[in-house]
Amino acid sequence: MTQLEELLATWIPRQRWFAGKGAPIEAVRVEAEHPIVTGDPTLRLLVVRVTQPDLTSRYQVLLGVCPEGGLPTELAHAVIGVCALAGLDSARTVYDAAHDPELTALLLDHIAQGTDGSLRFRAVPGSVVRTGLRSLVLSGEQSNTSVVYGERYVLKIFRRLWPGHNPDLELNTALAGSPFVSPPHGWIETDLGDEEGYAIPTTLAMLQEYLRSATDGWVLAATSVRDLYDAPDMPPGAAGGDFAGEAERLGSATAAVHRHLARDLPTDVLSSRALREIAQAMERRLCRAVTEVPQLEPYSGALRSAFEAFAEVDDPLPVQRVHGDYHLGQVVRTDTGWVLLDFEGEPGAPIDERQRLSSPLRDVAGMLRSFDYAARYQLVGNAHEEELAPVARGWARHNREAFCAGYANGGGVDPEKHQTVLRAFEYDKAVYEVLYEARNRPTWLRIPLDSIAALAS
Ligand SMILES: Nc1ncnc2c1ncn2[C@@H]1O[C@H](COP(=O)(O)OP(=O)(O)O)[C@@H](O)[C@H]1O
Ligand SMILES: O=P(O)(O)O[C@H]1O[C@H](CO)[C@@H](O[C@H]2O[C@H](CO)[C@@H](O)[C@H](O)[C@H]2O)[C@H](O)[C@H]1O
Repeated sequence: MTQLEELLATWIPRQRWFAGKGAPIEAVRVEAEHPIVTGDPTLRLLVVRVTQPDLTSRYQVLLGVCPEGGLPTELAHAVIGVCALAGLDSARTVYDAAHDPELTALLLDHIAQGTDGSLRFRAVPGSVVRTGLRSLVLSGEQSNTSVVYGERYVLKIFRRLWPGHNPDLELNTALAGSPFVSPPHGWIETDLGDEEGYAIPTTLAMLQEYLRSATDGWVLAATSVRDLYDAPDMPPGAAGGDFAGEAERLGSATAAVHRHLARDLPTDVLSSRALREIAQAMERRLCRAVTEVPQLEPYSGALRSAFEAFAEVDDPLPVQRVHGDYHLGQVVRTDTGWVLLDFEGEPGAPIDERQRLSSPLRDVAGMLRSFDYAARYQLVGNAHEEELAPVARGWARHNREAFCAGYANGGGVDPEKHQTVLRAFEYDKAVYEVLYEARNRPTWLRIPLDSIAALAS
């Protein structure tokens, strides 16, 4: 490995967006290096291949390079290290350029101009992208890195790269004009080799309108839960900060987006054979999760029965493009209503898998899991856990009903009438969450484990 690759091998595993946590790194290779700006500092876009025992993945790193000691102190937190670089006679400080407003401003310039080369910068036709805006990296638990420009745009830099057009750009473009999404304004792409070596146009980043008046759905729901915990004897609907009205409107917004996607993009109806295959995939995911998180084992029988029941469902299952990783952190409440964000799907899955048609009930299940999370997470480490646990269940049930009613009234199927399908999707998502928490937030592992225990009892 070069000196830079050695540095990346220590820096990448410490990043929130690194998907291979828990396994050692065997090798790091800079697979492609695209110069964006030359001079001091220099901006390069790297595609970095990380090899681990059971996983090879590619990541995007925006690399700032400046003379050793030449980095302003406000960028100290973004430093990757000091190393020799080919073609340069002295050692350089390299850093995560997403944090450098001077360099990220140039990305916006390129998108506005529509630059061509090994990287392609594009503005959405008809969109006039404003430049000269100061940028700031959003802090938060994210799978990617989002840079906000002057509270006007947000540039989402996709960290884990899979060859193909990212569904976030694809679906936001299909939904453009809907009041329930934030309009896309541009993107950056390159060609990335697939397994057979074919060059596939691949989205590297997406520029979208920044919704400055927005409040995160997770924050709103968590506040409502906190209010109820302060008045544990009250029914959820009577306590201050009741979330049910919002949950119902969110259900309707979700149904409207699903209808829009079903109208403008391909749909299908699944055969019973396809249902069996989906159930088998759920079982495989369960097996993998049990191997990594043995605490899941006592519930594997109940989970398996739910997947088997799904495989036996007689009714045809309509499928279409869906959100794919739907939860309260993916929706924001603006002055005018709910807006859905992050149509990327599960960032750990290849693009063709994420583009596969699925039941919209999978998204419904994702959001219902999120209500359960919102209700439970403040129990972790809470001295009054025993007393508050039934309150949490009450909150989740109350808002679940409201969301499902909103979904049905908004033109979606009535989720309550498709219990077998819904339950299997909820279990499958909970199994995914068990792995996600074990790898990323071990102190939260008990949230999905406790809800699996409750669902399975
Ligand atoms: N267009 C936007 N307007 C306002 N806030 C946004 C916007 N896009 C993202 N955010 C904020 O950033 C967070 C993370 O964005 P998201 O697209 O979910 O990224 P990731 O895929 O990295 O999780 C969201 O939960 C939201 O709070
Ligand atoms: O980064 P993404 O938003 O694409 O999604 C990943 O991270 C989420 C956590 O931030 C994770 O969601 C899980 O935790 C949420 C609370 O933080 C909860 O509302 C969700 O229901 C729960 O699944 C998501 O699963 C993961 O893909």
